[in-house]
Amino acid sequence: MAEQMVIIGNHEVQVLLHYKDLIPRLEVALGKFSKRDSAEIIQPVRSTVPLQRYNGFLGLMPAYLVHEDILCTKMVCFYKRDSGSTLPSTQSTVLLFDPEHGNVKAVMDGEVITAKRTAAVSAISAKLLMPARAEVFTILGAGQQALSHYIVFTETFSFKEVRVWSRRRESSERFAQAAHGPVRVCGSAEEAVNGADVIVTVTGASEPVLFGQWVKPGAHVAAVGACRPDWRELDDVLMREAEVYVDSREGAGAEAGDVILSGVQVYAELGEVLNGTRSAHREKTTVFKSLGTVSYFRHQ
Ligand SMILES: NC(=O)C1=CN([C@@H]2O[C@H](COP(=O)(O)OP(=O)(O)OC[C@H]3O[C@@H](n4cnc5c(N)ncnc54)[C@H](O)[C@@H]3O)[C@@H](O)[C@H]2O)C=CC1
Ligand SMILES: O=C(O)C1=NCCCC1
Repeated sequence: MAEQMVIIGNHEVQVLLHYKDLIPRLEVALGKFSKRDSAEIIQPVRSTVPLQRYNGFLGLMPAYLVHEDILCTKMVCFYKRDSGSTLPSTQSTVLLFDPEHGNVKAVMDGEVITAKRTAAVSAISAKLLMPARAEVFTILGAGQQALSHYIVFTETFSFKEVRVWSRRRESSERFAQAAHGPVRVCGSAEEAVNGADVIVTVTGASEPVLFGQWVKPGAHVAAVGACRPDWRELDDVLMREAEVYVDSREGAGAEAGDVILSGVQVYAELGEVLNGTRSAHREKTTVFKSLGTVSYFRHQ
């Protein structure tokens, strides 16, 4: 008889999911993914259903880890929200299946999973690609991802200064209060980025908010928003000056406006760097374009 299905809510995920476990697991998963061995991982590019009436999309993200026998699907709705909207911009659920019988074993709230997984992968990109003595960390955007990125980056690295900019100053100030650590609230994106060694873009923008002429040579940028082929967070100057890393080459070719519209070549997947088949050039200006592919994890 099939096991009873369990429902794992947000609070429980928050208690169970820790960056110290998540980061090494995601490094292994990214490496396996980049081997493109269907005997190890099957994870097609996400299918996306437009929700035109609501300015949003439903993304379906199935994955099967063959050896671990983990079959799961994340379903994520994400929206372009007007400034001042109080509706959530991302909502997701993760289903875990019994791969043999096909029944659902667990339904998990995806909010914390999405916040932590995405930030953990950006932290992996920074570990591999940020300059050797990174002192200034800037976050553009002040929402949910901004907070999870703040937490994992300040836990993992030692910065001398953390800065935030958002299109609404009140959001940046709210963020700075929630951050439980010193954060400089900046009046413009340019001010926030000036001299920064590590920059995370976590905005809902569909036009560039980060411009190459502002970015210090050798800085590392983790670009997390703009997950549609016609959306941008970064301008062409930055994309062309930087060496570009992604989570999935196929995903970037299908969904990353910053890659597609700038016409740049992707240099490597993070998994290729982790596997040692491509080098990490931390002395160069680097961009990691995140789209959110690998979403599986077994709690021990
Ligand atoms: N790459 C990935 O794996 C993932 C990407 N995302 C994307 O990351 C971005 C941030 O997500 P959340 O923090 O959950 O969203 P959120 O709605 O909580 O925060 C978005 C922030 O961006 C700002 N913003 C919105 N439009 C802007 C614009 N035109 N210019 C400048 N700032 C703008 C908002 O004021 C807010 O501070 C979204 O684009 C979301 O789709 C979210 C989850 C995973
Ligand atoms: O959870 C993910 O993965 C997402 N990717 C793209 C935009 C929203 C969420």
